[in-house]
Amino acid sequence: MKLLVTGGLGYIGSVVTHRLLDAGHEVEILDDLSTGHLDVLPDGVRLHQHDIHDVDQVLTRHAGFDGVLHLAGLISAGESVHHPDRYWDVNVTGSLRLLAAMRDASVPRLIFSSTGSMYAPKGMDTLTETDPIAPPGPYATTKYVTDLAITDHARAFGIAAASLRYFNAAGAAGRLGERHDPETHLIPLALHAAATGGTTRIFGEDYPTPDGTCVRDYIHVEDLATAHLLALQAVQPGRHEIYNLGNGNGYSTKEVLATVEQVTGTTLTIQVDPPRPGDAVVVVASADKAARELGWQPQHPDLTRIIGDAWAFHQHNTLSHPAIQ
Ligand SMILES: NC(=O)c1ccc[n+]([C@@H]2O[C@H](COP(=O)([O-])OP(=O)(O)OC[C@H]3O[C@@H](n4cnc5c(N)ncnc54)[C@H](O)[C@@H]3O)[C@@H](O)[C@H]2O)c1
Ligand SMILES: O=c1ccn([C@@H]2O[C@H](COP(=O)(O)OP(=O)(O)O[C@H]3O[C@H](CO)[C@@H](O)[C@H](O)[C@H]3O)[C@@H](O)[C@H]2O)c(=O)[nH]1
Repeated sequence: MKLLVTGGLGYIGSVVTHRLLDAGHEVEILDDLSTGHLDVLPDGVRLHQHDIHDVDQVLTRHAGFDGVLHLAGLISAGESVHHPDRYWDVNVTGSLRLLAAMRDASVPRLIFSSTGSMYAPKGMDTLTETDPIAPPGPYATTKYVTDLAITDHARAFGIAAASLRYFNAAGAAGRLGERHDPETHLIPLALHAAATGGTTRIFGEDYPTPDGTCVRDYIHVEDLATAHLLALQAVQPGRHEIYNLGNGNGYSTKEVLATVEQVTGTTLTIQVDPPRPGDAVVVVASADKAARELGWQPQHPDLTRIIGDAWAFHQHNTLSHPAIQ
C-alpha cells in the first residue's frame, strides 16, 4: 500500500514507519518537525514538512494514498491542562482536517493513535474498550473527541478505520527511541537521571494504590508498531474499531524506578513532588479484543526488557548524538 504516516519523525511514528517499510509498503511522512527528528527519516522516504492542518496539500486525489496512519499530535497530559487551546487545535481540529482531506481524496483507510488514559477509574482492574469514558484532562478529551469524529466519518464516507488506544509506550527499537524535548515521560527521565546523577521526581505518593504511586501499563514500542500492521489488514470499509494496546500488567512509579535502578546498576536520587494535574491513578489495559480480532500478542511484555531497550538507546544516543543512520 501507499501510506501516509503523520508524525512519522516522532518516537512511535518512526518505529511504525520502519516496520511499514520492512513489510514492503510505500511510505511518505507528514511532520512539522515540532517535536520530531529529521535524522530518523529513512533513505528514500518523502517528507512533507507541513502542519497537520495543511494535510489536504498532501492528500490530493491524484496522490493515490491507500491509507493514513495518524500519529501527529501533542502528547503531554500535564501540559494540556495549562494549554487546552493548543491541544484542541492540533489534536481535534487537525484530525478533522485530516478526515475532510481523506473524504475529498477518497483515501480508504485510517489508523489513529488514541490513548488508554481516557477511561473512568476502575481500581486495579484492566480496562476494556466498552468501559465508561471519563478523560482526566484535556489531552485525553481531545483523543476521545477524535475517536467519536472518526466513527461518524467512517460511517458516512466508507472509511475503514481503527483507533489504537495505546497505554504507556516505552522501550526502543535499536536506534529509534524516545527523544522528547522537554521530556516529560517517567522512563526516559529516570534513565537520564541514572546516567547523569540527577534527581528523579515522583508525582504523588498518596494515591489509593498498593504503594501510593500511580500505576501504568508500559507497552513496548515494537509491539505497538506490530499492531499498526495488523490493524491495516483488518479494517473494514465504513467501520471504526477501537483497540486497547497494553500488556495487562500494571507497574507503579516506584516499581518502574526500582527496575531502572536494576537495569542501570545505579541508585537513583528520588524526590517526591505533589501529584501532577491531569494524571489518572491506575491505567492498565485489557487487550483481549486486539488479541481476538487482530491476532496481536505483545512479544516484549517484560518491564526489564522494555527498560533495557530504552537504556541501550539512551546510552547510544548520548554517546553519538544524534547519529541515527
Ligand atoms: N507516547 C505515548 O505513551 C503515547 C500513548 C498514547 C498515545 N500516544 C499518541 O501517539 C502519537 C505519537 O506519540 P509520540 O510519543 O511518538 O510523540 P512524538 O512527540 O514523539 O511524535 C509526534 C510527532 O508529531 C509531529 N507533530 C506534532 N504536532 C504536529 C502538527 N501540528 N503537524 C504536523 N506534525 C506534528 C511531531 O513533530 C512529532 O514528530 C501521538 O498522537 C500521541 O498522542 C502516545
Ligand atoms: O518525572 C515523572 C514523570 C512521570 N511520573 C509519573 O509516572 C507515570 C507515567 O507518566 P508519563 O510517563 O508522563 O506518562 P502518562 O502521563 O501516563 O502518559 C503517557 O501514556 C498515556 C497512555 O496511558 C498517553 O496517552 C500519553 O500520551 C503518554 O504521555 C504517571 O503516573 C506520572 O505521574 C512521575 O512520577 N515523575
